Amino acid sequence: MSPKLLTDVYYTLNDGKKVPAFGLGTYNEDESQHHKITQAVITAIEEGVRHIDTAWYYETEPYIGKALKDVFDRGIVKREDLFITTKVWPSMHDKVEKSLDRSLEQLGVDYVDLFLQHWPLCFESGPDGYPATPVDDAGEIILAEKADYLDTYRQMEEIYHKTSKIKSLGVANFPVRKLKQLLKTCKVKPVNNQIECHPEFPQTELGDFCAENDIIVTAYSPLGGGGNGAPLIKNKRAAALTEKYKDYNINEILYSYHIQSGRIVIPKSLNPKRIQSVKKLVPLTKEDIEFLESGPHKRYTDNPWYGHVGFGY
Ligand SMILES: NC(=O)C1=CN([C@@H]2O[C@H](COP(=O)(O)OP(=O)(O)OC[C@H]3O[C@@H](n4cnc5c(N)ncnc54)[C@H](O)[C@@H]3O)[C@@H](O)[C@H]2O)C=CC1
Ligand SMILES: O=C1O[C@H](CO)[C@@H](O)[C@@H]1O
Repeated sequence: MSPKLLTDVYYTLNDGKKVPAFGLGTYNEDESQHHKITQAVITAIEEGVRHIDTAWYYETEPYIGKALKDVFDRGIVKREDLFITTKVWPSMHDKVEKSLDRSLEQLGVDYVDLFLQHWPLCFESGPDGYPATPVDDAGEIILAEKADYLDTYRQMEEIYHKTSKIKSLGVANFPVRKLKQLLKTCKVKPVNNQIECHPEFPQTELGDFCAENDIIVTAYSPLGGGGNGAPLIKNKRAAALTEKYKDYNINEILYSYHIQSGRIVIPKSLNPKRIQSVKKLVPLTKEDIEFLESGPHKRYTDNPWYGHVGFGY
């Protein structure tokens, strides 16, 4: 019997829509590499990946749009076969539809499957949302002091109700306290919270809160982040499991860890050979998952606005 694939697994969101558990991330801080995203997305879709994660902030949407045009023109997939996520950045907190419209235009699609509020924050910025990360002379992020992050979600709800541009709504980087505030005020419950998550930062408390509220977690930076040198690739426990599961590679172990725990996972790769080599869902046991999580825990990602998020609540 052939092994189950990472791309075989789908979940049902709290609004009844289906989401593929395995997606391709497309954030790359090195702009000179952005052109490689087109081939990465084409290869991923040819290999069966049906979920693509992007954001207004990433500036990668035009390259994804080129890939989508290619796979649609060649009849590899239809729009409805794909699950496309994009996000609204805090510098666009008061221009949500403008943000979404740019994403749709650059992606070359009429709707996104999932629209996320990227952070529970609002940045003070110019009319087009630039600078995207406004900082003062001391390097401190400039917040839009009078703005309320809950208003961003309200605008998302309005677009969701009045147009056909969004299938599902969600958030990213929301700690428990911010989620509780949102759940008190929202009319459309978020289906998803996208957060840093991997065996060295399992975020169990936040994950449990999301599960209690029927919000699926998406694990971002599942290798600890490309900009950080993908530290999870050197994780000793994951390496030990490649000895136990000899037919599987370490990427498959680290991505299956999420899918076997009920999370979506969206690793990034620009390397077509690697995309082709990461296929199989590892039949990890509960004990394997506990073993993976048993080491010291730390958050790998960092940004100038992290002090304002309220992580830890
Ligand atoms: N909502 C949010 O705030 C955030 C969302 N994301 C999303 O999550 C996606 C994935 O996270 P990332 O931070 O991009 O990184 P990641 O943790 O997926 O690591 C990707 C990097 O790992 C390297 N890699 C993969 N396999 C390797 C191997 N076997 N040996 C050595 N290196 C290997 C690749 O070169 C790549 O640059 C992003 O692209 C983005 O779509 C990421 C960060 C924040
Ligand atoms: O999605 C995102 O990616 C970058 C890098 O981690 C981060 O700033 C943003 O939330």
